[in-house]
Amino acid sequence: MFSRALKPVASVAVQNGAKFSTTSQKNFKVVVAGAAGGIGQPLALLLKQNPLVTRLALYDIAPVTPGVAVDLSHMDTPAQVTGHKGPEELAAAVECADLVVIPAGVPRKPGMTRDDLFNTNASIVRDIADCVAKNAPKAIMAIITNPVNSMVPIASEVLKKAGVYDPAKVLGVTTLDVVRAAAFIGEINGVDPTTVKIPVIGGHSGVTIIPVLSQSSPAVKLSDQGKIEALTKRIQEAGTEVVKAKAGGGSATLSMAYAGARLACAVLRGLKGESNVVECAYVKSDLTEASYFANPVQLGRNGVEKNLGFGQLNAYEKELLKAAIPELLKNIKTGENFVNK
Ligand SMILES: NC(=O)c1ccc[n+]([C@@H]2O[C@H](COP(=O)([O-])OP(=O)(O)OC[C@H]3O[C@@H](n4cnc5c(N)ncnc54)[C@H](O)[C@@H]3O)[C@@H](O)[C@H]2O)c1
Ligand SMILES: O=C(O)C[C@H](O)C(=O)O
Repeated sequence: MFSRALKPVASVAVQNGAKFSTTSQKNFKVVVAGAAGGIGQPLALLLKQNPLVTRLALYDIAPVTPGVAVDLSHMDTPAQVTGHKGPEELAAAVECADLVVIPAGVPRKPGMTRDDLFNTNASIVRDIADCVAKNAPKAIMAIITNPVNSMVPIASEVLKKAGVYDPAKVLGVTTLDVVRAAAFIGEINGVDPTTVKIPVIGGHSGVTIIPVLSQSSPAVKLSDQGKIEALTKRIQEAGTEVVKAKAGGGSATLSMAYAGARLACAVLRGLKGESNVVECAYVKSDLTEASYFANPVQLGRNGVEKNLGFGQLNAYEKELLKAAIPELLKNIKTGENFVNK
């Protein structure tokens, strides 16, 4: 995945006193907030291997955080790793950041919805966003913490209050829905899933997850509408499938780290000036009644450069969209009210 980002332009990074040649055109600082967790640790591991990342700041409230940083710093890749534990070290972690990826917060247990996480996670995301607003107002924020549909409005309202809001720079991470859809279609079609292109639009919970199967390339090899609907349901409920399988041990972490690293890499490739970098993300939007909506966006030097919309939907997908909008409106309002009331 990262090899596509390689450009033979040398720069130099220093780690533990040693000089390393890197192949990236620009040096980027990436912060993982929630770096000691189930997603945070493997995400940091993947980011440490990305040649576009020259500084990797790991922030968490967990005591193990500095140790995770020391552990990763022994990898022979150029990124300099720093560990930051507790709120008093958050400002130093985010200072000069280009990208802050946020998986901080609690995950689901069986029987819970993502909305059940709101009460705990809302203040975590608010406080991190507030610190980013004050210490790295130009950084892009990629929010993994659930419920994503409400967390992106929370971060956006915090940035607005601080007078530094740029809608191009706040993304909800829905990449895992795309990754799952491609994995399942690859299995059905008997093809390499990395060759499957499939937009997943709407948001990131239950009915708001809308896989646009009619736009899959290659076309999904399912002729029967019942099977299309079953596949749609499986993609919508894939997070719950993992939560049930982990039986109280949390939700998706490894596949999420993979998906988060893919999104982070796309953001950095955009910042670097690469053209035609496209991923789905949950962003400020005027495509529907919902003021935030996920669909393919083009990433560039300033974050979201262009919203690519979601093209033609078939009759079934239009029904899915109709069902998603009231839920999205409710989730967005909950997030906005949390900051403003
Ligand atoms: N967007 C997605 O597709 C997606 C996929 C999977 C999980 N998630 C969400 O990601 C979040 C994290 O999941 P996980 O499995 O990594 O959970 P986890 O409990 O394993 O890790 C969460 C980490 O956040 C840290 N944390 C808690 N409060 C913090 C704070 N105030 N500041 C900084 N760090 C703090 C914890 O110490 C912990 O290390 C959950 O909300 C989960 O629902 C989203
Ligand atoms: O399902 C969850 O709670 C975690 C995440 O949103 C997922 O889709 O795996």
